[in-house]
Amino acid sequence: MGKTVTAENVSAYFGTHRVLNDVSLTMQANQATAIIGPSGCGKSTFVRCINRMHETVPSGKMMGKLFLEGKDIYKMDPVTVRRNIGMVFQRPNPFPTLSIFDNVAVGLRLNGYAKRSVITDQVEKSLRMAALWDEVKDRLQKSSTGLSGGQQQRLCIARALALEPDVLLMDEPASALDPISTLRIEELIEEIKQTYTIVIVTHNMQQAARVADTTAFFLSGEMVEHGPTTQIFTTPRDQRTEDYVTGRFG
Ligand SMILES: Nc1ncnc2c1ncn2[C@@H]1O[C@H](COP(=O)(O)OP(=O)(O)OP(=O)(O)O)[C@@H](O)[C@H]1O
Repeated sequence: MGKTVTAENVSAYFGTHRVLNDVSLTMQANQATAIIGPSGCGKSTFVRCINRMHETVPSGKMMGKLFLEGKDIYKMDPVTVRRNIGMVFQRPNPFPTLSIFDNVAVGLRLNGYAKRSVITDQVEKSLRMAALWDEVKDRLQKSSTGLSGGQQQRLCIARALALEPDVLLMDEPASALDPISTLRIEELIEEIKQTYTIVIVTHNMQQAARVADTTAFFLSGEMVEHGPTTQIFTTPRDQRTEDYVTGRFG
């Protein structure tokens, strides 16, 4: 089951440049939370703080607290954090030298799964969950590079789901995809949020409106407003949110 992620007064820096300023936000278990806002407002940095990727950048620094179901993420082992908090990126990034099967199995093997039948079952389960199984079941040993962009992105989602994380972070997961593949990813989000907590960064406001239970609007490193998605898009409390969602800037 998904777990709740809570950010308390999170600030993030690249060197001395502060790109997130005192962000507090609760991302509820088994819901999809969308993060919207203009380019450069800190959306990606925020999700990268959640799974401790921000600290892998040499100048990256984070202040404040992040909790996974009440447990301090920054007191956990980073490898455990990234296992429990999976991530899907803007551009599909399957391992090009690996087969479709091995792309999903690799994380399982690295995490100590050795029994072949267990790995095979988990690969199938993950590919089914990512709505890719029927398209690839007859070519599991073929290279992932033969898949379309949308299929590659669903493969990356299957790879992330194979380890059964609590949370799935999605950083503009459909921005490189055609409308049909985008729709499939959105349907998939709807499906998997029963089991996972989803945090999705998106530039596409229709997409946020379609998939997210709640939406948070970021501006210049600050979290301006967070609420039920319909409220954010129809009756925002803050003028800056209204200007953004009605296309007056951004
Ligand atoms: N590796 C880096 N080194 C230095 N500054 C960075 C780095 N990555 C991002 N930044 C800066 O941090 C700020 C926030 O960037 P971030 O990528 O989090 O924004 P974003 O809202 O996700 O933008 P976009 O919508 O364009 O992806 C920007 O000013 C950006 O220039």
